[in-house]
Amino acid sequence: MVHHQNKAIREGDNPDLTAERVTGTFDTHSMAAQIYNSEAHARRRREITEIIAKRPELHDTKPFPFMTREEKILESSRKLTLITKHMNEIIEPNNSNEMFHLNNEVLGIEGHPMALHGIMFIPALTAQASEEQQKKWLTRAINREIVGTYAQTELGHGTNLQNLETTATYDVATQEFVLHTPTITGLKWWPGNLGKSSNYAVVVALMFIKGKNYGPHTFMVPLRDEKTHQPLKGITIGDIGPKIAYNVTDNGFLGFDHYRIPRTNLLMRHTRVEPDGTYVKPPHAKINYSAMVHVRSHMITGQAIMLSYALTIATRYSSVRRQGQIDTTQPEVKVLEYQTQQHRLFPYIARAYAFVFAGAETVKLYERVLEEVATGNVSLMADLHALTSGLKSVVSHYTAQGIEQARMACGGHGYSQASYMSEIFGVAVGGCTYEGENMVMLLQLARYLVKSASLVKTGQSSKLGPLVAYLGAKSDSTSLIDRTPTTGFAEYVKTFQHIARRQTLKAADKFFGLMEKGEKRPIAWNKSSVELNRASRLHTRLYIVEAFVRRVEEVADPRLKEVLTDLLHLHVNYELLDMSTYALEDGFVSSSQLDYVRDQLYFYLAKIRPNAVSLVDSWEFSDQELRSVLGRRDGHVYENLFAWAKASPLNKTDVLPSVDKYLKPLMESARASKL
Ligand SMILES: CCCCCCCCCCCCCCCCCCCCCCCC(=O)SCCNC(=O)CCNC(=O)[C@H](O)C(C)(C)COP(=O)(O)OP(=O)(O)OC[C@H]1O[C@@H](n2cnc3c(N)ncnc32)[C@H](O)[C@@H]1OP(=O)(O)O
Ligand SMILES: Cc1cc2nc3c(=O)[nH]c(=O)nc-3n(C[C@H](O)[C@H](O)[C@H](O)COP(=O)(O)OP(=O)(O)OC[C@H]3O[C@@H](n4cnc5c(N)ncnc54)[C@H](O)[C@@H]3O)c2cc1C
Repeated sequence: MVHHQNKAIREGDNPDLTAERVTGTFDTHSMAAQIYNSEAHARRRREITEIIAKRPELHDTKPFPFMTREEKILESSRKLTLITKHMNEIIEPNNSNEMFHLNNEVLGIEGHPMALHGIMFIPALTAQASEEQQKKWLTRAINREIVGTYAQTELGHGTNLQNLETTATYDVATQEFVLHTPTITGLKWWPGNLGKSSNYAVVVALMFIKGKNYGPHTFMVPLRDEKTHQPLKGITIGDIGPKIAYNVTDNGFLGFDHYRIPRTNLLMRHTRVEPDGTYVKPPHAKINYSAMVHVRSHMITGQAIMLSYALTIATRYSSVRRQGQIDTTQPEVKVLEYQTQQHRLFPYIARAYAFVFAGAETVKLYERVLEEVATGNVSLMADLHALTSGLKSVVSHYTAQGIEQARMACGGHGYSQASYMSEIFGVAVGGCTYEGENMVMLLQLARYLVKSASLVKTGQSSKLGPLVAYLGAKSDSTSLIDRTPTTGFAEYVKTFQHIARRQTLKAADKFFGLMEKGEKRPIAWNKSSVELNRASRLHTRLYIVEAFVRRVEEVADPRLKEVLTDLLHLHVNYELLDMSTYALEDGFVSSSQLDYVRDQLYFYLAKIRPNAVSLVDSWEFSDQELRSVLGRRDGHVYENLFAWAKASPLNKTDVLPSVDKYLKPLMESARASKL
């Protein structure tokens, strides 16, 4: 038996797809170890996939697009119950990476009744509950004796947390907090799994003690009777209705009518309220925002995965779809031969790799900050907040764009739900909004950049942190791309640094200049905000390039290093062309240098072409996880599209009741009127 570098090859597959896999120059298992940041985890993912493949009770009973929302929730609850029961046979206990993979395989991306329980409820209790509170609630939450969510956003306010309307007023006499929703706009609105599934929530409310507003604080709140699941007295609760996607999750609304909870339900790891109402403030004002930072840190990887779902589907399909000729004397070509198709897909393949490498660094920093904060050291919180605010915005934005490009690259069949592209897009694009609307989060990063710019302008560059140290460096007068005999990544990084530095200092100048002219700070900020957000994007894109360079430098396997270097070349050239306005406007890069960049881009599109399928196969998504007829590993697309269409509920009968009831009489009366 021949051992191929691409481990997805099987006998009986579509020969066009096999031919693509045979040309792959690197071992896809080794590449998976790069993607998932560890050989052990990549292997465990495969093992989990194999276990699931052998257990039909964990498979979808029919394609999701053929189910109603109610059916999907029922089906998802069935599978959730099974995986909970058999968890220890499938994954290592408490291994969140393995749990994440198990979820994606069995439950998929449309959510499930305990999605927010794992993503936010447990992280909020872990980071914000005192040890005593953890003994009471965390163990029960981990054992799934209770199901919880994170209820912060309201009908009227999601971004501006200081103006939430839900209040938690301390009653010294009874040592209770009274939760109250004063208006319709104060209803909690959006929290995942609040609508129907959760019986507890970590609720964010403005805390009032003796008439003083202490701002948003987090409280552990029982919502439903643990036995009957009926809403408790004083609670109004329900589902907010269908969304663009993610409909297996019951995002909900919640109102409180003077609802009382004990004082000790305020999460008190960092903040305390004593029985007499004395407030003990936390070591950092935003320490209770930790559950949001948790999701922002992890969603970089989550977004990269969803982008790669779409790219896997489109790249495989483009290798089996033949349409038109390039050389008219030759047969029809795979659509992947077209340079336009490569240009549509390959730069996003490079971005997906770049995002997952940046995501791994972010999680590492997050874990470090979590440990430090637990010991009272909050010094890195601002850096983590700035980094994750920028990354969640930039990565979710390009992920959504990339998925849409991948859908269009599949032509008409991309528009069918058989491709699963619309759901992948719908779930991923939610990431542009949840955990902080992208513009708002870019502005959070901009605050950090403006402070850094001010250090540069006042001669204090030595105080700049490592993420922004480049702001204090001096630029070359022009870019050295194509001006040195061996243009390498260093010239590109210096060019991106120049672009980000110039934009940051320019935007900061605009802001400070407006204030010098007498504008109040918030007005000056608003008038500079488009320029400030441009700086935030450029800074974040620089970070992503640097994370990619760092990873490629670490790779030892020469075959992997070569293909990752090709991808990095593609990435830096594509990025530079995409931001060429910034590079050209001060003459740092000339138009002849951009011609070189363009040539390099086309060169690397062609160089990557034989590895394209192996690059997407390396993500090692099973068919069950992808849920796409177009993206099937075996490439047998057409016969399965036909089978999929035949299984459509509309095809259960030849004549629909609507035809009997309306169309037939309509046609009959039209015919009769002609007589
Ligand atoms: C392996 C584990 C797996 C886990 C996976 C999880 C990822 C899932 C992805 C997986 C993909 C798979 C497919 C399925 C995907 C579907 C998942 C769906 C999950 C949905 C969950 C969504 C949940 C939510 O949306 S919860 C609600 C989120 N809401 C927000 O984000 C609100 C945004 N607003 C804010 O954050 C604030 O209001 C803010 C920051 C804009 C302003 O805050 P505030 O008014 O209090 O601040 P100011 O007084 O203005 O002061 C600003 C000042 O504070 C600093 N600061 C702010 N925040 C922080 C912070 N967090 N840390 C440190 N510092 C902070 C800020 O920098 C300013 O400082 P200055 O010095 O003054 O500049
Ligand atoms: C799929 C999904 C799941 C969610 N899950 C949860 C959950 O589990 N728990 C929870 O509590 N919430 C959840 N949310 C809510 C989510 O966190 C908020 O919708 C999000 O934070 C955005 O807030 P908003 O809706 O108030 O947007 P808005 O702030 O109303 O945004 C509207 C527009 O105003 C702009 N804008 C607002 N403020 C500013 C500003 N200061 N400067 C410049 N522009 C501004 C925005 O950029 C945007 O263009 C979820 C949302 C979605 C879509």
